[in-house]
Amino acid sequence: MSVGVGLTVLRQGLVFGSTALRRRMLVSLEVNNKDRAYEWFLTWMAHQANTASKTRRTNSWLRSHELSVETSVEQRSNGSTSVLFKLVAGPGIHWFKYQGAWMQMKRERETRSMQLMSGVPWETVTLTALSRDRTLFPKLLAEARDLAMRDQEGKLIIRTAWGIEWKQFGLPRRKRPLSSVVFAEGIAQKVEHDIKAFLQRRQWYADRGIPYRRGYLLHGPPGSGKTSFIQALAGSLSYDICVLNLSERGLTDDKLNHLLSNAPERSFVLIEDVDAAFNKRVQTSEDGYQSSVTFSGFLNALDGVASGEERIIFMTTNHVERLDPALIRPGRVDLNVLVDDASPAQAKTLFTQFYGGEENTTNGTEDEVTRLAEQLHTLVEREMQDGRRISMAALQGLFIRSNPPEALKSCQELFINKRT
Ligand SMILES: Nc1ncnc2c1ncn2[C@@H]1O[C@H](COP(=O)(O)OP(=O)(O)OP(=O)(O)O)[C@@H](O)[C@H]1O
Repeated sequence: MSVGVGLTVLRQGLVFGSTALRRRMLVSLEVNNKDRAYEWFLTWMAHQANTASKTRRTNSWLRSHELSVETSVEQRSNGSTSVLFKLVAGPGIHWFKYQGAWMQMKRERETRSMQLMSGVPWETVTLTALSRDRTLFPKLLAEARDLAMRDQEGKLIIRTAWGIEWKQFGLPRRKRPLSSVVFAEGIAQKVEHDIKAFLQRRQWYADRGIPYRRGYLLHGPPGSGKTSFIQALAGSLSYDICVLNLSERGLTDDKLNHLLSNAPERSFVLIEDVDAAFNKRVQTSEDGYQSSVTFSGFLNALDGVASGEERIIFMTTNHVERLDPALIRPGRVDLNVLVDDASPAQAKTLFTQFYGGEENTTNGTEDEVTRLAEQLHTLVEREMQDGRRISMAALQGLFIRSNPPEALKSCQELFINKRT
């Protein structure tokens, strides 16, 4: 009997001891894929493995047998693309060392249930550190976040709607300089000035109980630079862009409302071709599909519930006259600007930006470029008086494939063709 009692005491002692040891020596942290830290952490791990294999360190988790691949397409500055593979820790258990402490990483995927709206399986990563230092996790996560931010520095992130969530679309893109989008005099400055003033007045809005949001409508013919300008402006203010397609299948009033109310911070919501979405208040796509977003639902979503959250919406259209007055009333659209076809001055500036500058020695002398730019100015001016216009996108197309004299000649031919 005493042996039995002794064994029971011993067993309980062991259980108690191991629990106490686990409490004192192990710290655990759970991160699920709803949290932004989840992606950051996996990327951080992939980065660790990369540097470990380069320096031939032995504790790389890459020796583990459960790997996953994440494929992405990167666009280079010359327009070509390359496909990149990133090896990340797959579902299973992995070990690695961080600041001298061993860590266990357990990645689990829930295969039976999916996230309701996006259809992505739930995933969790549980990190267990063999250490009493509770500051290890915050340090690790901060490192992962900084790595992700460094990766995005100087880049523009585009997001699209995935169910009720915003997901990054492609890799971060190089920012486009604002000066590379040439607008008629004063237009770009007007929008830029307005948005900067808005961003400085958060408190002013809060004090008066006015919802802190601003809506912009850029309208004008195709290829005048509306989208390019919005992207360049976002880049210059270090904002991201969330592109919303109102004709998307499965988008309902509720989802739209949720998306607009939950756009990530520091981002513009961009809704292109709003006229196409709500022509005659019913939304129909080319193949006859009728979206379940209603016009009144859209207006409600634009108004949103009164909240202190900042919201900046940009809309574009080629046909402002088709828009319902309810959509463009102040409060929904606060600044309405026309972005037109090329004016003589815009054509000249674009020409000089393309061919001018010391680096463009192959394009003839600076003087010749100036003389040709002046001739282009005169040409566009004369044609404009006769009611013929050319878009900035068309000019860009001509400039990309020719040298300065050829570009001017092609431009003359283009106008001649417009006469017939
Ligand atoms: N004002 C401009 N300055 C410089 N480049 C321009 C300008 N307008 C158009 N472009 C060039 O033309 C192409 C198309 O421009 P963009 O898509 O921004 O036009 P858009 O007005 O948004 O057209 P759409 O109304 O058809 O959507 C881009 O590659 C852009 O570089």
